[in-house]
Amino acid sequence: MQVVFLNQCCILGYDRLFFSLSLFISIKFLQMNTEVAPLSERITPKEHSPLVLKMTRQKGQVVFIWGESCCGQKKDGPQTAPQRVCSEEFLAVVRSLGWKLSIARAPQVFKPSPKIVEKGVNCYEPFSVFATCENVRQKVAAAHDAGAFPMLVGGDHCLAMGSIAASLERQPNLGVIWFDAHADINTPLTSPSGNMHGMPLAALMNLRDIQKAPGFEHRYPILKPERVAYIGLRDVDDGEKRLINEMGLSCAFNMDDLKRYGMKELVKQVLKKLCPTGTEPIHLSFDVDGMDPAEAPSTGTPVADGVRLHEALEMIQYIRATGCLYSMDVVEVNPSLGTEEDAEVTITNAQLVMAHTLGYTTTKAKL
Ligand SMILES: NC(=[NH2+])NCCC[C@H](N)C(=O)O
Repeated sequence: MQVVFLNQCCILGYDRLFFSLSLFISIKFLQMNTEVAPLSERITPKEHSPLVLKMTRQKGQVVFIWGESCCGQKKDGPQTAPQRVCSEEFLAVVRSLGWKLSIARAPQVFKPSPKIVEKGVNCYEPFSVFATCENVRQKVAAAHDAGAFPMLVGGDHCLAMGSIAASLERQPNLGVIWFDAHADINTPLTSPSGNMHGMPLAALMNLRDIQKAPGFEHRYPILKPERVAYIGLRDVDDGEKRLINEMGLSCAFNMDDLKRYGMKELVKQVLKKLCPTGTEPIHLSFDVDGMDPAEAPSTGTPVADGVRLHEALEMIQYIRATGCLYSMDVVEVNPSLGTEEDAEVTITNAQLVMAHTLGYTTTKAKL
């Protein structure tokens, strides 16, 4: 099977790149109160490390899969995010980085779910979630089949079931980096909310109790616990803590770890675990609530004291530099929450994360 990794090599006219990026930066980025390098240092020459070149394919195609869903939780709004995140201005930046791009819409499917009568089973809209994730799975699969890099733009985090399932079907050894304030490994028996955006890892690992969710009898290829790493955790439910221990999810870094060791060391540990030979494919599931609410205020379940934007971008650069990124999600932007300014900040930062993944660099990141 052909393996297509995220292309690292940007062969571009730097004048053009500089122009459009500095436009983008000056309009959007500089409005924000974040630690970014001065303009003159933002655009660095492309990296020529042997590792990067080894993994490099032809300059590629990226497909933005619009996961227009909100059914994984109960707040209206995340379904409107893809269109705002993939603004014309943002798409122009992506093109200027040398990518060919296309958009594949994966609209939410509403499917009435059976009433759950079993005591202790808490699960909201499972039929809609499954059908919507199936839509996403097909779109991500089509992007892989076309040799493109699939970037899912959510929508809520339940959609990762679809995107990761599609990547796992092609790469059974896929490693998943779960960047999130939450562990998202609840089952209908442990979930405090019943929201399935808190359950995607349980579904992907096919934990026994996930089958209490109607429609979730095992359907996905299985993600092995040792192929998962967390970064950013700080709001983990008791049932999830138990599951993390039982499943032996040892690569789980919380905010204390980040403060103690720094992002560089955390990513080093994560890559040592998931990508030990420098060739294993990686999926990055980026929930904007992994970032601090100051950086991503418009999100459904914000948690204080999170990862700062510059740390998140540092993480992205290290992951990108492996040349092993195979697919990605950017989820949980909800433009309907907070003020319009909150929505703008959240959208801009999601765009920054995506632009960095696609080769835009602000710093020199070397592990
Ligand atoms: N992807 C997310 N934002 N997840 C939030 C989950 C919150 C909580 N642990 C729950 O299961 O309800």
